[in-house]
Amino acid sequence: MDIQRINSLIRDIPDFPKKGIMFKDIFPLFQDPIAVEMAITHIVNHINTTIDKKIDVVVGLDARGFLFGPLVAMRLGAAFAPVRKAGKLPGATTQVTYEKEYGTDVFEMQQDAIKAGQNVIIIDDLIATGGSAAGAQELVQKLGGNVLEFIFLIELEFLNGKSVLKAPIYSMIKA
Ligand SMILES: O=P(O)(O)OC[C@H]1O[C@H](OP(=O)(O)OP(=O)(O)O)[C@H](O)[C@@H]1O
Ligand SMILES: Nc1ncnc2[nH]cnc12
Repeated sequence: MDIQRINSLIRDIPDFPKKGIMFKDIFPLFQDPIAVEMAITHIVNHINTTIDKKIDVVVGLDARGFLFGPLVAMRLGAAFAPVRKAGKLPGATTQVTYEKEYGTDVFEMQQDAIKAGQNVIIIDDLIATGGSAAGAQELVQKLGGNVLEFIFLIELEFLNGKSVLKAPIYSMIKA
């Protein structure tokens, strides 16, 4: 039921941002605060029942991962740290270049966002090619973090069978 309600609030926009891309728009979900609460509870329950280690840091990916990451982190009693597109973060940063469904980009984290040995989960709205998630994993590992899991609200169907990540993936909705 919850998943159906969440799913019904994700809108398909054809040919955005380029012809041939079926864009999954999550913003209608945020018009329904109860559905947002359901989505966060679903994710937190999944984490609490499948991961037996203390999660130190929830890492959210720029920009839509910022909608879910802090809410999940607060419920877990964990820190939140952003992975941002290049040039947005002050102070000492570390970078990686990655490929995504519609182009190449550069991700950055502040070097003090994660301490060596900390347990991290990575969260985003959606996984398509897995390029963003793989870039974020590389970045967290460069900072000495230990990636326990990836959390996505949506997994695009064409990814099935393509192993781009060496860690478990949790996704609520197969698009
Ligand atoms: O699995 P991938 O092929 O890497 O694609 C998934 C990524 O693409 C989208 O973000 P986008 O880079 O469009 O940025 P935005 O959140 O700022 O719109 C989405 O929020 C993921 O981060
Ligand atoms: N099809 C898609 N819809 C929404 N965000 C995306 N990011 C990458 N591919 C996407």
